[in-house]
Amino acid sequence: MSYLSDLVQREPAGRRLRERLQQPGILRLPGAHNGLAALQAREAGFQGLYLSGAAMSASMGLPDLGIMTAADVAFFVRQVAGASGLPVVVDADTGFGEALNVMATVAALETAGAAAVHIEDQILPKKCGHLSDKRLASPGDMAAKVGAAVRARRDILVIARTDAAASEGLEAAIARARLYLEAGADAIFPEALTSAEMFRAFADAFPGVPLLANMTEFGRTPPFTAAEFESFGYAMVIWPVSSLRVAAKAQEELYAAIARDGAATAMLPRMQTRAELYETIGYFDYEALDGLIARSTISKSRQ
Ligand SMILES: C[C@](O)(C(=O)O)[C@H](CC(=O)O)C(=O)O
Ligand SMILES: [Mg+2]
Repeated sequence: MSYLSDLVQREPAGRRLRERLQQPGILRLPGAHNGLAALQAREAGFQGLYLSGAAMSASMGLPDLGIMTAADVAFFVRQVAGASGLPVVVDADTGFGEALNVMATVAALETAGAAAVHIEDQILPKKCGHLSDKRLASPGDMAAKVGAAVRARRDILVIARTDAAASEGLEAAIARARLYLEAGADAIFPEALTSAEMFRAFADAFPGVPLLANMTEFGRTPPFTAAEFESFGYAMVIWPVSSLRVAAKAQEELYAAIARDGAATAMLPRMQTRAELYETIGYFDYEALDGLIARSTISKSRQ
């Protein structure tokens, strides 16, 4: 399956994600911070992907404070969803504004190919959910944004993220999530829960509601496996920034090597070869497709 054939997806991404969520088993969504990473994740067998605000902004050389725009995010969605053809859950931060901005964001990201977006109840400048001193929108203001998101969507799922557990406690986070579900959210993302007990207690409050767990590294959530999150009652799990972190570390080592040696030779064993890269991006499939189109156009023009 190449990028070009994936562009002609029969069924909208949101519908494909809904169908997958009906099936048993937790949906594992590794972060893919660009089209190439998306192709590699698909090759490894994943059925869906996550597009992280932290990884997109870091790729742009920016901190994750809500500085990027919906148009920036749409650029990433087009490559990740377009290249992989997989349903992509997309981090839309705070929706980049209030009700009307949220509507425009949801419409733009759905058009770009997203299967789901999540919107969080922080105010700007927003922070990584695993940091301290996050400032929250009022539950009513956030519910209004969720309602706006739902009005603007065609098939895309609207996931409401609550960052309230850290500052207001688990019960308040549960109360907020109930309100967001009443406003039309399809799924809930309880952010920065810190123990198995918390994950279970949150899930017990929402039987039948798809819940998303965030397994970010170096955060407040201790390391759990996908199977553990499934046993806690979660339908989706993300590893949001892992691909970016690994790539960033490798890049750091590459630049140090070139600066030190005046050559990249020491890093050759760590590199994907030209052949491997072309295989990943389907280089020769594109060339073959181009040749096929040229031949069929010529033969038609001779008829
Ligand atoms: C999930 C998240 O929103 C993201 O942008 O990937 C971040 C991840 C992180 O910073 O580790 C988050 O706020 O948890
Ligand atoms: Mg984020």
